[in-house]
Amino acid sequence: MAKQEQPGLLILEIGGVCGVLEGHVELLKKHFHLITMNEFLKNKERLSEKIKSVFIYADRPVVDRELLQSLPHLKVIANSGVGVNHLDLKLISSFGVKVTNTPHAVSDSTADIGMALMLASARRLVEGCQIAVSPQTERFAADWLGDEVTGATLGIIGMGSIGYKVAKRAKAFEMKILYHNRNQRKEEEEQAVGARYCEKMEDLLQQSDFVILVVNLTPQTHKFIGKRELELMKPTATLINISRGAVVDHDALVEALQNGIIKAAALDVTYPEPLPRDHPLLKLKNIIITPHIGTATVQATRMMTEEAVTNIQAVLNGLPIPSEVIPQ
Ligand SMILES: O=CC(=O)O
Repeated sequence: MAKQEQPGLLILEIGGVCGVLEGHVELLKKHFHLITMNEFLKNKERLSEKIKSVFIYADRPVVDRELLQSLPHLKVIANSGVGVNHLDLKLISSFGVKVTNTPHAVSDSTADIGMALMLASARRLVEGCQIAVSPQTERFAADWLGDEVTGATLGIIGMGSIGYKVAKRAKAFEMKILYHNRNQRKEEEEQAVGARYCEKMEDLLQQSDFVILVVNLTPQTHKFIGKRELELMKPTATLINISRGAVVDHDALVEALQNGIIKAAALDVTYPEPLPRDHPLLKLKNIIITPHIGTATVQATRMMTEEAVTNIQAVLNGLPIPSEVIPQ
């Protein structure tokens, strides 16, 4: 019997380097015949008919009309990661192509980064490390104090799967939990972690010691936190962003941090990424910035690849799709 040909999976590359971790290539190869972007571009005529799925690792490669037009049998674009703001969902859907993402794989690692940023900011961990390694410092000054998160109020904006994981962790830290969700109240989650729903985001902003952003970036959440929202926060409060940089108006944030409107910020995401070296946010002392490492763990990246494979197979076999992203 002739060996059944595996479906072709086009891997989008970043800057000429394969965007998928080497270890995961093996996993993908078990299920698909892999075609890199370079290979595809060199053999477009021969390969375009064979490709049914595209795999995207991280949020950089562009899927445009030209690419979509060159893949007549494309059925699915599998995004490895949860955020799909880099994809034009309406355009892709107009080609009859489905988009999938990996919300389950990323939720623990991203919630961990949110907690890590909150604790690092509250306890001045980065400054502490600098003091410890500085040849000038023998001991830290007696008035060099951080804040405890125990008993503090955490406001979670966006109670999706990552927001809920943050809430569970915050409960273990004995924090008071408020949340705001633009779409719907989550009563089950509320009860499980003892969170209080704030119908108006303003209430959450006014009452929280830490505000964490866990919303998707959409046209509605672009610059969701601006001057007005920052001014509603307590001057002792910290803003943490683990969603997408563009959810926060960076100019307003610089102003708020410079003028003591809020106490501090801790960002895993910025706009753009990375920030230009002369960006004013990089000059401030009351900020911690990490380079979008929410899902950068061995476990999450492996699960993202596995979740993407499951999604692709479901689409190709006409089965229910575990994580389909529907254009709004
Ligand atoms: O940023 C990470 C993701 O979108 O999963």
